[in-house]
Amino acid sequence: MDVVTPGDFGRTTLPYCSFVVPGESRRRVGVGVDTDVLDLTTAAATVVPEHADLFADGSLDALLAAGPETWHAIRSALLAWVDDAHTGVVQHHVSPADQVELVLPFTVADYVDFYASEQHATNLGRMFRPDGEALMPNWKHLPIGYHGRSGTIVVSGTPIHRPSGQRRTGQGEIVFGPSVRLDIEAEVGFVVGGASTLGEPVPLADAGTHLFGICLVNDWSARDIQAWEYQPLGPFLGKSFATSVSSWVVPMAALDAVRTHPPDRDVPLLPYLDDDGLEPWGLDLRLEVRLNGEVVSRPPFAGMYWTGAQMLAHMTVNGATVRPGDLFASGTVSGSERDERGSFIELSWNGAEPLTLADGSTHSFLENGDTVAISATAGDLWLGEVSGTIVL
Ligand SMILES: O=C(O)/C=C/C(=O)CC(=O)CC(=O)O
Ligand SMILES: [Ca+2]
Ligand SMILES: [Mg+2]
Repeated sequence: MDVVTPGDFGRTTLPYCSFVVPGESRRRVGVGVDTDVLDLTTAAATVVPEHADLFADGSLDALLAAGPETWHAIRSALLAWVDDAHTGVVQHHVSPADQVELVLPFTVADYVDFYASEQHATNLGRMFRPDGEALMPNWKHLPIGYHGRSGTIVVSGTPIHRPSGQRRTGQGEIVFGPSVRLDIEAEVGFVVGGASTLGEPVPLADAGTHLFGICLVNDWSARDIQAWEYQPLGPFLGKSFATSVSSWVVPMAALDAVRTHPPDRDVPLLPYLDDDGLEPWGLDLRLEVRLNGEVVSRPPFAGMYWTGAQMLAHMTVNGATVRPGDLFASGTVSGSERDERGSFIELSWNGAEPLTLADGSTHSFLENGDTVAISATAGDLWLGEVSGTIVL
């Protein structure tokens, strides 16, 4: 088992963030180096002078728009700088990451959430639709998704207000009030860069020109609101109240060593989704879910049935565009073991089998004051964390 120090990115991952120095209002683009952050908004004139303007506004927006050649040029320059750093002239642009305020790193354009874990889809199908087949007949033919609400995506650390809404009680009464079945969904988000052209699908083979990087996502879900409202159009107010993302975006290029083949597909795929023989887009990542500091689950990402490249190909196959800042999430990551499930509705089996923590307390859905943190590692790489605390 690899030993990873939380918060330590090492020197080759080079994730991006946006941050504010305490007492200032100006945003800056940061790069994570070990446990430090390099202020790229000021250091770019020295490290990547020909691209310095991309970091002027303190967000990743211009970088995302710039496209893959620029991403690679900047990453190469950063890797070279890190190699002979700590004596260099940019050393005074580095500060400990825990001494700055991390803010939402890019302007989220469109937000889509998929449903790519077979274990999660099977578990949810059993609980939401006990009288039918667990997996819908379309599930293995296309990556199922829904359009979410980009305006309520919040950065890690933002308090999460318990949503109110309609729900149907066990007695069949329709009532209104704060959700009593508030849950998480541990997911990986794909951050899109570069624009595609209206009417031109992005084929699987071109995924690398648009997949800039990944972040971690918690798709907070009010299961009681969701269960009552979702048929026939899908998730709506039960999920739109807030979605948390990690402060750091890990470039795809940092994950080359953990690219892996997705599981064998049980049914033949249409050509636009058939990735047989193409470079693999599965990612061997391990998520970790902590409730109030205690690990409750370690969902494995490598087992996801659909890859980010397939989600992108599917999202654009009708000619719809993607644009810089689009975010699409994998869907809840769940493995086959109980302690690999990525939501509390699964971990507690709809409340029937509450979790017992080390202090003897039992938990099914979230209480006010609960803090959930989802982190991820890839081998010996730390990939960041997304956390949030429930408030009334
Ligand atoms: O099966 C359903 O009706 C609903 C499932 C979800 O809530 C899951 C969802 O948001 C997609 C995912 O995260 O996998
Ligand atoms: Ca979700
Ligand atoms: Mg959400």
